[in-house]
Amino acid sequence: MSETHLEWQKEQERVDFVHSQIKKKQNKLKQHAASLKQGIIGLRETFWEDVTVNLEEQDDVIETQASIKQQAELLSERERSHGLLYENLKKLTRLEDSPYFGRIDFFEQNETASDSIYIGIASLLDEQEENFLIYDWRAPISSLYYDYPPGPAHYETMDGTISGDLELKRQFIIKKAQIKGLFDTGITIGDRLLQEILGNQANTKMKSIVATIQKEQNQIIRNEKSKILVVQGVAGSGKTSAALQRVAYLLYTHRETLNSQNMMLFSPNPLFNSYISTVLPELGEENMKQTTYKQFMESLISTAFELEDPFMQMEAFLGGENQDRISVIPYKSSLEFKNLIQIYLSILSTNGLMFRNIGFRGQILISAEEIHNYFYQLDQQISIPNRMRLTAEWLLKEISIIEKQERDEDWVIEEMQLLEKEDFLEVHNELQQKNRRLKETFDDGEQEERILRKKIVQQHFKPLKKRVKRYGFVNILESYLRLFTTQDPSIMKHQPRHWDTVSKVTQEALADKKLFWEDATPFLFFRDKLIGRKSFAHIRHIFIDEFQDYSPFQFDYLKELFRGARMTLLGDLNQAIYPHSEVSQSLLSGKEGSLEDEERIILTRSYRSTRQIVEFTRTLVQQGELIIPFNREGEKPEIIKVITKEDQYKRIVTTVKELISKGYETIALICKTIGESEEAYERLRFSLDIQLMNQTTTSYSKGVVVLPAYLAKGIEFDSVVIHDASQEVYRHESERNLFYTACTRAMHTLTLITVGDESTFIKKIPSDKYQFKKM
Ligand SMILES: Nc1ncnc2c1ncn2[C@@H]1O[C@H](COP(=O)(O)OP(=O)(O)OP(=O)(O)O)[C@@H](O)[C@H]1O
Repeated sequence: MSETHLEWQKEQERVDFVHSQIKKKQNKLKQHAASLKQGIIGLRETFWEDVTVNLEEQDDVIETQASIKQQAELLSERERSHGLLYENLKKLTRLEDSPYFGRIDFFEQNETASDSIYIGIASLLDEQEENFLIYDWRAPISSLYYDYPPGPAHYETMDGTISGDLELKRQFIIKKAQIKGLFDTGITIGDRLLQEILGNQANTKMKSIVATIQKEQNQIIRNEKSKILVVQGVAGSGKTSAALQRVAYLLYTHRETLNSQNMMLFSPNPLFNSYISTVLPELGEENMKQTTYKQFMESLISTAFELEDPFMQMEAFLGGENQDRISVIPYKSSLEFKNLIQIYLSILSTNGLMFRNIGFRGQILISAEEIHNYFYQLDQQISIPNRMRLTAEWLLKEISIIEKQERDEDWVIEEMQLLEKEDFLEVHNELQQKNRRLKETFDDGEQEERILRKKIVQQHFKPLKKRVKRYGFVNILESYLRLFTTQDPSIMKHQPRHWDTVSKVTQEALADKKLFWEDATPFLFFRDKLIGRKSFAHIRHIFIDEFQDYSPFQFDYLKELFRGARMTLLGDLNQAIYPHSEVSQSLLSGKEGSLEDEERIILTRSYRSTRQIVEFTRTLVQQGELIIPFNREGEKPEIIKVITKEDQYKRIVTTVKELISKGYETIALICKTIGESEEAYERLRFSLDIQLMNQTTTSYSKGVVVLPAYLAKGIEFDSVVIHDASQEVYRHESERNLFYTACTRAMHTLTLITVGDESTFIKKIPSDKYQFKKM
């Protein structure tokens, strides 16, 4: 038997042993869980039998309470144990099929022999609970596996650095407890395994990458130093994957103090949420809170406003509509505008805020002017939100006084006549009980009327008070709009050149309570500065994926809201597709002086696509030569030139059918806009089994989908067909990144159909990077 065979056999014996241990533990736990469950059921059934209930005397009541508490604690303790057992069983089920994926032999300095460390998705102790049969991939020692080739190596622990020599680094593919592959690897973690994994079909759900995390990705996952971690990574470099493994790592490493509710992920669209939803549960962790920036804005903004969807902004941009509006988006997204609002706020601190009258039954109870005067007589050193709070308190007191006076008004009698019999009865009973308790007898009729008057007035004043508590007495919108008309010199000094357009566009939209996407953040920022903001103190880690799509204003706003949280920002400058992109690039590009506590990591290797696809797509962007393809072979991208729309759709049908026959399971027909996608869907739905995806789509299944490029962000497909890559469709420089994003969604094949002349983006690509066909 060769040495390799012998090794293989020895390793299989160990897998068999570990597998038998898992089975044993499972059986033990199942028995234990069954008896615990029985105990819990029994305890629930006999709960009251074991509690001494006596309510005669005060002492007895206290004793009874203590007895119930004790019994409830016993029950909840048992339930907790059952929960833990259940978690453990789930962990064992995850390990059963494939207990580990890696092994390192580490000779620690000052020790006499090396240790073999087996690494898997969770840890497992032997029967005596003494030695680790499997180490969790997140344990400190496991970082050796990801960070070093065989040779000198070290890792960090709570007690300091441990150094030594890495003697062996081995990878396994284990399925159904049988070793299917075994490789000893060098610098990177097994190209062979990665080749195999990346060669697989794309999935509609993202997969975990723990077995093949690369060294540079591990830097992101285990980063503990910086408050803000910025990752600029090329398309397909594993930014999202690394972010999710980072969540799992943090939850494990800080499990005593951190849970999934303390983390929040901002993702690019609702579809993406479902795309990544299985990764963390696969690793035995709960999903963190997930949202899109749009959903988040919606949760903060009053429903009185109609908030535009960012994708509609994108459509307006791509469709070349409302040029005035588009031209001012970069300014509204910038920190200059934020600064202008701040100057305006400092003016409002001394004068100019707009208030609303507080009216009741057609009469003004407290006028806007009175409120204005009250607000501005308060100490100006106190912040605006605090003065608002004091004003609200004052208003509530004033309203209470008026409320009492109102009880004697005639309208109350009129209201009383409209009451139902039940209302009178209720008041009557209430009064009877009260009088019985107080052993008093009064004239019931008079008292009843008093109570009824009080109740009626209370009911009518309730919405008024509620409005005051919600700061409805401040006219936030009018106050904001005044920014666009004020002649205050300190504002005028800071206005940009095209202020007239900014002013006109904003006033028109806001007059209809329409919040354009670019207006949402500035308006919310302004509102917060007047009435205070919601607290997110419990959020300790923020992850922002597709960070390049956030404007400086949006990011600053998030930074203020989540002041206490650490941030992981992941993006790619080449995929910046929004109209504000020109002002959004500084953090990722690192051009602006780096922020305090900020660390930048750059990922240049692309894992998603074949070498041929990366070599094609990287020529589309600046400094594309820095993008390194992972060595996986495939066909060169294909460009098919047709003349008519009829030919275009004929060609799409034959291409897609060919791809299906070759076994590709997820195929995307990517268009530029939703309009183009809808047209394609209508044309194709009788010839192909095809799904249309729009901004409300939250999940998709395998097969053929048609969608606009901006919705394909972050996800991937076996095959991508570009619906129309002609000069007619992709002609503006501002569409280059969108085109690049679309093409980089392909894992295995990329086909570009062009109706007429191909886009100049393609013309500049060397012809040896693709195959060209003319029809
Ligand atoms: N270390 C790895 N091991 C296995 N697969 C990996 C690894 N890194 C990345 N991948 C795979 O590469 C593909 C791209 O990863 P991911 O979507 O995380 O990249 P991204 O940088 O977020 O991409 P984009 O910016 O283009 O959306 C995924 O299929 C992912 O599973």
